[in-house]
Parts: sequence; structure tokens; C-alpha cells
Amino acid sequence: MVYGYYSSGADSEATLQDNIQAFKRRRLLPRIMVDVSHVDTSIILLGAKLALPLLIAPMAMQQMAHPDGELAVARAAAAAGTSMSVSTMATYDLKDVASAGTGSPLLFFQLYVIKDRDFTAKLLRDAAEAGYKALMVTVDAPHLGYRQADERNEFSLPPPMGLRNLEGLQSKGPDGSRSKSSISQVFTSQIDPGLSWEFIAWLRTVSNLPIFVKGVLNPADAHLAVQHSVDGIIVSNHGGRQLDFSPAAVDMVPAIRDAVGHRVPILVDGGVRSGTDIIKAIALGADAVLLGRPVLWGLALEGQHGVAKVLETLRSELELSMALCGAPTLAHITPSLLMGPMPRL
Ligand SMILES: Cc1cc2nc3c(=O)[nH]c(=O)nc-3n(C[C@H](O)[C@H](O)[C@H](O)COP(=O)(O)O)c2cc1C
Ligand SMILES: CCCCCCC(=O)C(=O)O
Repeated sequence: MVYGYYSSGADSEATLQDNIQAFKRRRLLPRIMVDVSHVDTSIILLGAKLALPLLIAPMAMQQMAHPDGELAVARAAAAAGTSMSVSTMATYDLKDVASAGTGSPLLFFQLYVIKDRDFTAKLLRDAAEAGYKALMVTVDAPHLGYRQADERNEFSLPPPMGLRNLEGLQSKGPDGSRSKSSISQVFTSQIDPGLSWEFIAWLRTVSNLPIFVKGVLNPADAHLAVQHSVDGIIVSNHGGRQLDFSPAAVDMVPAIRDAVGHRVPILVDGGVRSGTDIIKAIALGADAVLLGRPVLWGLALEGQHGVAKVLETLRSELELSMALCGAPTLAHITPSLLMGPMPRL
């Protein structure tokens, strides 16, 4: 049941597969005779220096993978000098996760907007007090996508685990959904499907933290996001878990970069699995990437050490591949390193 929840995508999983294929189809065209005796993988994001252009994506309910759950992931992110985004739907209190992540250059709190706006405002106050430095507002999930494995398995969070940051929230009556997955039921009853761009102005009245919107695919929306003064954009199809047959996120990066120029940082996630994937995403116009499921696999195998190994593997792959591309810094990773997608067979 847990593996089904973590691994699955929406409906036929076409987008889930496309996220991986979009990276595999691309080829790198290296430069030679460039001094790569020192390779620098670091990046400045929101004024913070991250050791690598790879952040950990927000993922719900990490205690199902390992008893230390989000605490272990936060410790691994801090030790690797990178950033983690903590889901509203974490199985540890957001304050405890922030403490575990002390030393991380940049902690994000991922916000799912609760229908009860007072409760949402309290979550945001708690996040600021706990030391989170920025928000990721997820905008691609007015409803949870349909995941067949969760329906088949009648998914529910095994007790005594709980959604710690939703404690105190008034439980709602029947949600009207016919889903057999209890998270889908909770989501439908508690998460606000009525967001529009005006929400960003409301958010500014209750939080001073920089705002990244997560789940942008259409360049027109990227343009609107910048018009509404967001601080960053995350190009994402939610790891193929929301709208099936939406495009691979990385395929939309060039058009979104064209739409917003360099006014805000652009991150992308979905299907990043290697150092060369990171190079491809940056060459297409992203500033950095988020990593999802591989973090859960590392966590399930060996807790904090497993996550650390996943991050270290990607860091060393990135460093070696940058050297082999003739790119001693991230600024050297430009579109000229890429050949177009290979034709589909
Ligand atoms: C098990 C799981 C739980 C997730 N939970 C959240 C969440 O709570 N909030 C959110 O914005 N995105 C969530 N996501 C989406 C991720 O943040 C990210 O967009 C996606 O996993 C990236 O794709 P990848 O897994 O192929 O790397 C979740 C993804 C997975 C796999
Ligand atoms: C009520 C818990 C819902 C968690 C949903 C997390 C998520 O975004 C996912 O893709 O799964």
C-alpha cells in the first residue's frame, strides 16, 4: 500500500513515464579543452548558498518510509548543504522538522491551502516562527489526482502516524467523494479548490516569506505568476500524480523561461534521476531542480544515511558530468550543451 502510494502516478501514468523519457531523449554536446580542474556545483537561491542545484521536493507522510521520516530527510539535506521543502501533510510537526534541519541553507514550507483560512494563517505563522525561510504554494492540486493503486489498496495512513500539522483542524463530515482512499477523502474535505490569483495578495497579508508557486506548466500562468509578484516558479506536474497527459515538466522549461525572462528563479521537478538530468534541466533554462521519489527510496532503505547516499550520488554524478561537458560552473551550462530531443522510435 505504501509503495503504491509513493510510486504511483495519476490514471494511466502516461505523464509519470513521460517525465523520465523527456530526460532520456535528450543528448549532451560537450565542450573540450576547458579547464575543469575545479568544478563548482554551488548556487545562490534567495540569497542563500546551496552546495548543489538540487533541492528536496515536498512529499507527504514520510514516516511510512522510515520511523524518522521528515526528521531524517531534513538532517540529510542540512548535512549535504541543500534545501528541503516540508509538506503541510508531514507526519512530524513542522517545528520539529525545522529543528532537525538546522544548518540547512534554505528551508521551504510547502503550503496546501486549508479551507479554514484562520487555520491556514496559523500554519503560516508557525512556519515563520519555526525558521522556514520561504513558502512553496502548491497550485496544481485543487483536487487530488486519481491514483489507481490508492483506490485498489483503500489507502489510509497507518496509525499511530498522523498528519501532525493538521491536528486541531475541525473534522468535516462526508466529503461527497466516492474515493476509497482516505487521503483523497481528507484532501477533498479540507483543501480549498477555490484558489485564484487573488490568493497571493491574501497570502502577503499573513506572511512575509518569499512565495514560490509549485505546479506551473503553462507559460501563460508563469506570466501571471510574475505579474502577481511571486518570488519563484516551480515547473512541475507533481511527479505525474495530478493531470495525466499533462506534458513532462522539463519540456515546458524553455517556454516558461521565455515567458518570464530572468525576473524570478525557475525550478523544475519530475523525473530527475541523475547528474546529467540536472545538467539537461539547467541547459533548458532552469536554475535548479527538485528531487522527489529517490529521496523516499533512500529513506526507506537506510533513513538519514540512505537519503545522504542519494544526495551524494547525484552530487558526484553532477560534478563529473559537468567536468565532462566542459562546464566548470553552473553558469557554463547553457542551451548550446544540448542537442534537441532524439526522435521517438
Ligand atoms: C509520495 C509523494 C508525495 C508527495 N506529496 C506532495 C506534497 O505533499 N506536496 C506537494 O506539493 N507535492 C507533493 N508531491 C510531489 C513532489 O513534490 C514532486 O513534485 C514530485 O515528486 C517530483 O517528481 P519525482 O518524484 O519524479 O522526482 C509528492 C510526490 C510524491 C511521490
Ligand atoms: C490528506 C493527505 C494528502 C496528501 C497529498 C500529498 C500529495 O500531494 C500527493 O501527491 O500525494
